[in-house]
Amino acid sequence: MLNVNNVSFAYDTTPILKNISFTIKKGQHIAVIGASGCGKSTLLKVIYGLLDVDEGSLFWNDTQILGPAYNLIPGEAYMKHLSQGSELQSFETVAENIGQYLSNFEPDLKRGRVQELLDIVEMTAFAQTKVTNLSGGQKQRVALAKVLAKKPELLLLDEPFGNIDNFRRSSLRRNLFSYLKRNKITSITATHDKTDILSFADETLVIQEGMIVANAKTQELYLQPKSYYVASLFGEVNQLPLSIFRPDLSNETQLLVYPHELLIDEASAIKAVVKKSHFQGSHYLVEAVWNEQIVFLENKENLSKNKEIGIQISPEAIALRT
Ligand SMILES: Nc1ncnc2c1ncn2[C@@H]1O[C@H](COP(=O)(O)OP(=O)(O)OP(=O)(O)O)[C@@H](O)[C@H]1O
Repeated sequence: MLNVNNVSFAYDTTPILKNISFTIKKGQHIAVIGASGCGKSTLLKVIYGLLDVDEGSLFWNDTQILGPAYNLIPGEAYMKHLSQGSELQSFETVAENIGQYLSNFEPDLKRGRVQELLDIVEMTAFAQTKVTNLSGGQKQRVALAKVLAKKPELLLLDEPFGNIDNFRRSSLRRNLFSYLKRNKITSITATHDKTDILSFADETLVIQEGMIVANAKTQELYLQPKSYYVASLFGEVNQLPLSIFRPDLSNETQLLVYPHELLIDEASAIKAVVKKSHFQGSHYLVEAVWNEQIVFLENKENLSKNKEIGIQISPEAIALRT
């Protein structure tokens, strides 16, 4: 179990992490999300022991995690950290890199393990290629295999699929997280990608300006976001007064509504004017103006500029948010 107790950290005088506390159970997958610069990477570095905290403490089971003031070489064997700049030996092959820290005493065992890791990151075809000849995304996949090689107990992933194309990303993500679940490896993933969050994180921590502003089961967080900031990390979101949909409940409540939860209903008295329809593949994201406010909704067809539409909220969304 990871225990983070009241941790605060500053690189200089500006506080970056403020009173951060949370726990993670063995085998759980946690996503850390938040606006750029909110402190996600810093939090992972603190957990890995790359930085000395100003206040608070961190424990992995009964072992305290200490920074460079106490440990000259950061990172214990039970923990691995993957970041964009993770190191690879450029002039060695992919297989040599992945097997670098594996024991040479049992060559067959080592070969089998390297093969398993090559499969997980879908790099078998490149086993004998020198790392220097790989693309950025391929290097990232090798770095991922390398941190998995010795089965860490705790894996810290900083934007792990950052420069991997969409085509590979989905299968790699599925391979990786099912491998981690099978092997009960705990993971913390700092990410901007809503698919990383929604499909693979058991729980999600939301950071805003160095503070945890939400910590909940991922589905709960998405379906019942506590603030506009939280909802907006999953994509476009509308903030609309409940009273326009339910005049009978004439209170001041503001509803957070995702675009797919708004419906076009010509009978509705809530009229908006289309500004633009953005093609998204399976649908259009329609940008419209209601009461001088931009609202986003989804629609199967392209709607022309200046068309007047009636909008309504889906019954599921109203049930969830009221
Ligand atoms: N080595 C450093 N020295 C001083 N300030 C730093 C250092 N590294 C990061 N910062 C600052 O700390 C803050 C948090 O940075 P961090 O990289 O943790 O954010 P992040 O949430 O991971 O951002 P992003 O999503 O853009 O990667 C930022 O304001 C950043 O400028």
